[in-house]
Order: sequence, then C-alpha cells, then structure tokens
Amino acid sequence: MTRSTVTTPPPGAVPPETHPDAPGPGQPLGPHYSRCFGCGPDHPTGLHFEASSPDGLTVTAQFTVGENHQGAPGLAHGGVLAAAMDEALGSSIWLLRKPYVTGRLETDFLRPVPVGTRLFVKAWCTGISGRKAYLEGEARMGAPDGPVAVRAAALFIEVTIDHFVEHGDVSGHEFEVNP
Ligand SMILES: CCCCCCCCCCCC(=O)SCCNC(=O)CCNC(=O)[C@H](O)C(C)(C)COP(=O)(O)OP(=O)(O)OC[C@H]1O[C@@H](n2cnc3c(N)ncnc32)[C@H](O)[C@@H]1OP(=O)(O)O
Repeated sequence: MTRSTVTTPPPGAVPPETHPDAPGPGQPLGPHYSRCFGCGPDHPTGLHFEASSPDGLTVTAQFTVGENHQGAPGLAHGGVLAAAMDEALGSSIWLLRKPYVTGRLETDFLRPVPVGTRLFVKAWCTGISGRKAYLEGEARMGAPDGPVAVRAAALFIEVTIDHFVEHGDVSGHEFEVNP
C-alpha cells in the first residue's frame, strides 16, 4: 500500500515484545469492553470480533459484514471497515499489555465488500520507538488467504490509564484499557 513516513518505523525502532500475561497462541483474546463497537458481545450492531493470536505477536480476527454496516446498498461502509482495522491493530498492540490509542490510521480500500462477507483480519506491530508503535494490517474476503479487501497502517501512541479516566466515563464499567 501507499504509506506515509508517519506510519513507517524510523531507524532505531525495536521489535515488539509480547507481555507474559497476554493470551497464549490460539487462545481467544476476548472483548476489552462488552459494549465496544469492534469486540463487544453486548453491542447491538457492532462487529462482534472473534480474535486470537497464533504466535503472540500477530492478531487474527473474523467478523461478518452485516445489514447495519452498509454504506452503498449491499456494500460495507468504508468507515466501518476502517473501524475493523483499528480494532485489529489495537488488539495486536494490546498483546504488549500497555495502553495505546490510535494517533493516525491509513487505509487502502482495494475491493468492494458485499453484505454477508466473512472478513478475515490480520494485524501486527512493525516496531516500537519511544511512545510510538507502528502497525500494519489487512482484511481478506471469505478465507484467510482470500482476496485482500483492505490494507491499513497506523501509528499508535502509548498513554497512561489517566487518559481514559480523564477523557472517558469509566464509572461502573468493566473494561481493559485497549482491545
Ligand atoms: C474506558 C474504555 C477504555 C478502552 C478504550 C479502548 C478503545 C480502543 C479502540 C482502538 C483504538 C482507538 O480507536 S483509540 C481512539 C481513537 N484515538 C484517540 O481518541 C486519540 C486522540 N488523541 C489523543 O488523545 C492525543 O492526540 C494522543 C494521546 C494520541 C497524543 O497526545 P500526547 O500524549 O499529548 O502526545 P503528543 O506529544 O501530542 O504526541 C506524542 C508523539 O506522537 C506524535 N503524534 C501524535 N499524534 C500523531 C499523529 N496523528 N500523527 C503523527 N504523529 C503523531 C507526536 O508528534 C509526538 O511525536 P514526537 O514529538 O515525540 O516525535
């Protein structure tokens, strides 16, 4: 995909290190918040991601594009697909068990995605530099080796828990700080 320097690891970036508390290979990652649009089982129209990590560094996830995810009639909305990429990328950096938020998200939309399509999403970290994490991902149609519909690259920024306490509403909610 066409990439900006903002989402490309700079010289000196180091590889990510999976936290020992992260789920083991093949174990489901589970939702970080029950009402998250990406992974929450209690979100009425969300993506209901089913995610795991085959190797402790990559995240693979699946969801089916539904009626509530349309832009043009019968086709997935690009913003929903971008949200799916954001969720997968955020899930992969949460394997480090440090809180990060999306600073920049770049997406290439390569194919239209009809309603009913099962999307196979994959995301991984390409490097860490200080508070900055560099991530890439892709979504394939119908199978893990199906045609690529979306590619993404992102810069995530490490924050403290205070970010969520100060800006969000964490009262009465059970959540993990990142997907
Ligand atoms: C309760 C439920 C919980 C759980 C909720 C979890 C939900 C997770 C869902 C998936 C993830 C998301 O969508 S998260 C939601 C979407 N994202 C957000 O809401 C983030 C909103 N933005 C921010 O809060 C802020 O801008 C931050 C934290 C990203 C950065 O602010 P900061 O902490 O003051 O840091 P700052 O000095 O500005 O930036 C640090 C370094 O990063 C660079 N940098 C920062 N942003 C960018 C950028 N867009 N493009 C390029 N570079 C950038 C700066 O140049 C700087 O580089 P240098 O000078 O050091 O070289």
